[in-house]
Amino acid sequence: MTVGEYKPGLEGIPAAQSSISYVDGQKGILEYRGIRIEELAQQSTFLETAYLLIWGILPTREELKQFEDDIRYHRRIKYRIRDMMKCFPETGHPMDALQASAAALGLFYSRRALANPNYIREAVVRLLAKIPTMVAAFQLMRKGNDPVRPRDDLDYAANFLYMLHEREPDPLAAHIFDVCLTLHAEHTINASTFSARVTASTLTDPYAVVASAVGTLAGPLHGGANEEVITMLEEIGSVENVRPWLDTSLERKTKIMGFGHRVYKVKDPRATCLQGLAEQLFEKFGHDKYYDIAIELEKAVEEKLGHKGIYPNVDFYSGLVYRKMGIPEDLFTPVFAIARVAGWLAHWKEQLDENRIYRPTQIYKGEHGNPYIAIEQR
Ligand SMILES: CC(=O)SCCNC(=O)CCNC(=O)[C@H](O)C(C)(C)COP(=O)(O)OP(=O)(O)OC[C@H]1O[C@@H](n2cnc3c(N)ncnc32)[C@H](O)[C@@H]1OP(=O)(O)O
Ligand SMILES: O=C([O-])CC(=O)C(=O)O
Repeated sequence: MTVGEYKPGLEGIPAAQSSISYVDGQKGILEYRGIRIEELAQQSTFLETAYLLIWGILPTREELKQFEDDIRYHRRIKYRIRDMMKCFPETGHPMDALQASAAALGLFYSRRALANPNYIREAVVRLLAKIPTMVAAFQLMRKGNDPVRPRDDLDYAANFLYMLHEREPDPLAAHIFDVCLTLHAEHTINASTFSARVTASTLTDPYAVVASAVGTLAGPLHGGANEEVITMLEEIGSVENVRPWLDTSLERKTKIMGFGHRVYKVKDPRATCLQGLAEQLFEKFGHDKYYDIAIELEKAVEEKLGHKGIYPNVDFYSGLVYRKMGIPEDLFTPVFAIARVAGWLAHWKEQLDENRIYRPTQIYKGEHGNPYIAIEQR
């Protein structure tokens, strides 16, 4: 076997063949199953988009209704999962709580039925249904409250906001939240999706697949950046401080959170959509001074780093949207995960369709033939 050239971060190395989504990083184009993201954001819903991603076609009215009904039916979590989550430290990060809870679902469902199409459908429905309930339940339990039961009369997005805030959400906020989920649902072979595919390739269960992907999404270079962006805007503090702050950060070679992307060399199309959604929310619910700082930062980063292709990514404006909806900062990444479960499951299914275990090679840089030194001689 010949060993190819080593590329740190596997840059430019194809790691899968996929028909789920497509990115043109020079033109700023993102498509799910060939449909532009802007069109889906305007015309679809998150669950319809999830169906499209996972099964590869837009559902008929009846198929969509059945899918939505099945998910509504499975929203509740088992009391044993809830009790397990109650034991998590309230100071723990909600992404860690989500990773542990997603993995725990695997304790309850058989992992030996991958060849059965019903098993796949049931796992898809269960994960899409239960992940939001688990995120909301942890949020309430860490405040010392009991989780609220999902409400069958509310749709997917509205029900999540209801479970989180214990009150029915404003219809505009619920609609915008649903659009955010669509925008975050899938993005080719990013780090967490790669992680999902590697895990899937061992033929383990889908709960383990989602748990590994959640763990990967959590890092600040990936989904975790959306939380870091708000911390950064708070640290900058004022529009006047943007340029001095940026100069200092660049001198220190600190990465500016919410900027830069392995694939996009222009502004991420999702960032443009999210910025528009933030403006709609500000119009109805009042302005956020951090938005002015964000706008100024985008301008300043473009001036300094635009030549390197560093522009806002999906994580830059999403936090401002979620903040306006009253979502706590450390839930921004779990909310990203709620959406991305759709993409992970689409890749899980695609991986199973033509599976070969992931097992790349390495270039060994260590020594050979070393003697073992007895402990008393070291
Ligand atoms: C959902 C998502 O995962 S979107 C990404 C979320 N992550 C972030 O927002 C964190 C900040 N961004 C980054 O760290 C990076 O841009 C990543 C991780 C997204 C992409 O990383 P890579 O493709 O490996 O790019 P890499 O880190 O090699 O950067 C290439 C060049 O751009 C610079 N650069 C990249 N991103 C940034 C940034 N955010 N701020 C300042 N400089 C940056 C690097 O310093 C490097 O410069 P150099 O060539 O002069 O050394
Ligand atoms: O594609 C990537 O590397 C990261 C990203 O934007 C995403 O996962 O949405």
